[in-house]
Amino acid sequence: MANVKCNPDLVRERAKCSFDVNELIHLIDGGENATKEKRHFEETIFSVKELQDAVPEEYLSHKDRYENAVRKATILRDVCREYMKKYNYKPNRFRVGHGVFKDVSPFLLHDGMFVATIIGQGTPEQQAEWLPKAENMQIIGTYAQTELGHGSFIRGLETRATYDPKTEEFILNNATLSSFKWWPGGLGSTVNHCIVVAQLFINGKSYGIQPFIVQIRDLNTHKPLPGVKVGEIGPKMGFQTANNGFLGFENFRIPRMNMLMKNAQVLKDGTFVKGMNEKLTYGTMVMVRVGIVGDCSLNTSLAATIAVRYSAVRHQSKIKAKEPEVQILDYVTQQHKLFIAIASSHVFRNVYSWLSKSYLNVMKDLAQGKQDHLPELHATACCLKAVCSRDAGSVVEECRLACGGHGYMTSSNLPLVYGFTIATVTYEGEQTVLLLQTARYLVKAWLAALQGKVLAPSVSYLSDWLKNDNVRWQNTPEGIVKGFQHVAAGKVKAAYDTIQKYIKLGKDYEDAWNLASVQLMKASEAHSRSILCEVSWGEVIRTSASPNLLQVLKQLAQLYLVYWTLETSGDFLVYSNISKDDIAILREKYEELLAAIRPNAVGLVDAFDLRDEILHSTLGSYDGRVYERLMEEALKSPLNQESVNASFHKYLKPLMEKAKL
Ligand SMILES: CCCCCCCC/C=C\CCCCCCCCCCCCCCCC(=O)SCCNC(=O)CCNC(=O)[C@H](O)C(C)(C)COP(=O)(O)OP(=O)(O)OC[C@H]1O[C@@H](n2cnc3c(N)ncnc32)[C@H](O)[C@@H]1OP(=O)(O)O
Ligand SMILES: Cc1cc2nc3c(=O)[nH]c(=O)nc-3n(C[C@H](O)[C@H](O)[C@H](O)COP(=O)(O)OP(=O)(O)OC[C@H]3O[C@@H](n4cnc5c(N)ncnc54)[C@H](O)[C@@H]3O)c2cc1C
Repeated sequence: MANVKCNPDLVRERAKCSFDVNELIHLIDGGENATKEKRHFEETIFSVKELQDAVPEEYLSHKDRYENAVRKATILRDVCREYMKKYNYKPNRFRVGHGVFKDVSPFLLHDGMFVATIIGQGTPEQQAEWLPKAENMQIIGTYAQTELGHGSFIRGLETRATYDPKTEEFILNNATLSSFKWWPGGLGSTVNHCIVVAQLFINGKSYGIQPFIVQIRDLNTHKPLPGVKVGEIGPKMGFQTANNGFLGFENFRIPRMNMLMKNAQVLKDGTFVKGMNEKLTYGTMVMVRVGIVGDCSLNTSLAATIAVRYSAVRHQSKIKAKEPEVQILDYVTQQHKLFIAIASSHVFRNVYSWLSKSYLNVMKDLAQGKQDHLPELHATACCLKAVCSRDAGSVVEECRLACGGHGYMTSSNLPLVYGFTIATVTYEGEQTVLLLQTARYLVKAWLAALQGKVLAPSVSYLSDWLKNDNVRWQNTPEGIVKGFQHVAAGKVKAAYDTIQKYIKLGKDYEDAWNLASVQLMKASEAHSRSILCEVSWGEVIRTSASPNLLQVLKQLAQLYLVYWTLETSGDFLVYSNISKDDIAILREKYEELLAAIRPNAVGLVDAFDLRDEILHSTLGSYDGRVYERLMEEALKSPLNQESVNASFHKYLKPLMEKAKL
């Protein structure tokens, strides 16, 4: 990238960077070698001509766009397969996926959930049967859980799997319209298999929801098998190429061994054997929620790179009347909009890495029959997924708005990035629903703290606060982290007290819960913010890096802490010992941090190391040729391929002529 002829503003910005951009790239990637491998892989992918679109996707019809995405998905799969064989390297397909598809792959659910569920929910025999086929793409699958009538409340799913001991088969049925599966990615026209989550019935008795692996299309003709009704759900706000679909069964039979039985089992005679914990059936969702936190980091870095580079190139208005128009990046309001995006991406990455470790530890424990840490993992993954996805959506939109009119252009790629980022707020557990799951855990933890019990590490601050809620405020990063914990503890206590108040007024627990649920949701958000702050600050101070880089990383981490303290200063005034003077000091600190980060802004986004092919943006490319690219892309419009469009003779001219009469 270094030899590209760049916009002079970007050249100047890069020259004033105070740290070594390569050092940060290596740190993010996990080492110099990892960067080399990543770059070699990406170079290979993006030099495949067939993966490059001649016509921008946006001009294609819905059908052509889908077919083009499938074409590219198959080529990408082949190239990756060869690459893995040749270099014995497992590449990150999600990152290049943004470059290849712009939007999302029709195989997203195959990779993200179908294969993962076979691993997480299948017995060793079932894995031996299905996994090699799924990994080689001999079969292509998705995860079909959500129905027209139910997405959040999965105990309410209506698809039935009734066991027939005579034939040792399950009979799948969707008797009502609301029971039809609705949303699964790839289901529309791509997959031939799916994991179907259905209510198990044996001898007329319900045994709750279980996962089944089901072939729905013929492997040769791709026609739906008899008894299967399947199709695509149509255009959406984003995710256009994900090929989301619907599915219903009518007396469709599958062998007994197609129920994934790592947890619960159905024996030949119809005996139901319970698993260690029925919630383990929800395991794939926990894994994906963890992954979404990582995805939020990537999505945020895409938007930040585009908006910061554009803001360095764009000049508009003046700060001083007699001086030239300034780079819009020099407006402190612009820095306020953009630097939190850079900081958030680092925070999400650090927290993802921490959460992944917890996830892997709990998986190891579960393999040995220990489930003590499962509730804590579930609660933590729920609230972090909810808050990170919401933050990422807001940050991406703020970056788009920060690019003014050009941010509204599809060619900026910001509308598309927003489309797939904001979807993470809803899928894999709607945000409020997940926050309330965490609130259940917090309320239990609060009760345990009141009883003097030892709490799990992520909530131990509740006991500390009970012992001493009067800690003096300190304007240091550690002091701020403590402050976030005080806010969270104060909100948990207030929500708990509100439930108790309603119970005393004669409400039953469930109604009292619903009445207090706004407070519960806010308590859960505050808990999440305290984890984001504590973990990210902890990770940064443990980072080993050169003094220059460390200084910049600390500035970003502090910016995140101070930004969110100021954003939620009302909560701090209510629940901590912060004073108005402390807030004034923090405001000053915030302005200092924006000024300190300003010279490094372009270097920081360069360090996300996102190739132009991944960014897909007229505004965000490495060379900063913004206006040239906007014009080049505009000229690709089919309307610019002819000097007069047929509609003139057909409609406009007759209209004008009629007006003359
Ligand atoms: C990732 C691993 C780390 C390793 C590192 C890997 C490296 C990866 C590299 C790069 C990653 C970068 C990016 C990756 C991005 C991943 C992308 C993957 C692509 C995915 C695309 C996805 C598209 C979308 C797919 C979908 O949307 S699928 C459908 C999702 N649906 C939902 O989420 C439904 C939400 N609803 C629910 O989960 C449940 O209904 C409910 C809300 C939890 C309620 O359930 P239920 O009614 O049964 O429970 P309650 O009666 O309310 O009781 C609750 C009690 O149960 C406990 N509980 C609930 N759930 C769980 C659980 N999952 N685990 C444990 N315990 C659970 C709860 O705590 C309650 O306990 P109690 O004691 O209080 O009673
Ligand atoms: C782009 C995209 C891709 C998807 N891909 C898949 C897929 O591949 N496979 C799959 O199975 N599903 C998929 N889904 C479905 C997704 O998982 C669900 O849409 C999601 O879980 C939310 O459920 P819902 O649609 O039923 O929302 P609802 O639950 O109907 O939410 C509507 C409102 O009700 C509120 N609400 C609901 N329950 C409660 C409660 N208990 N307390 C308080 N408020 C509540 C919510 O907060 C929300 O405000 C996808 C969805 C999207 C958008």
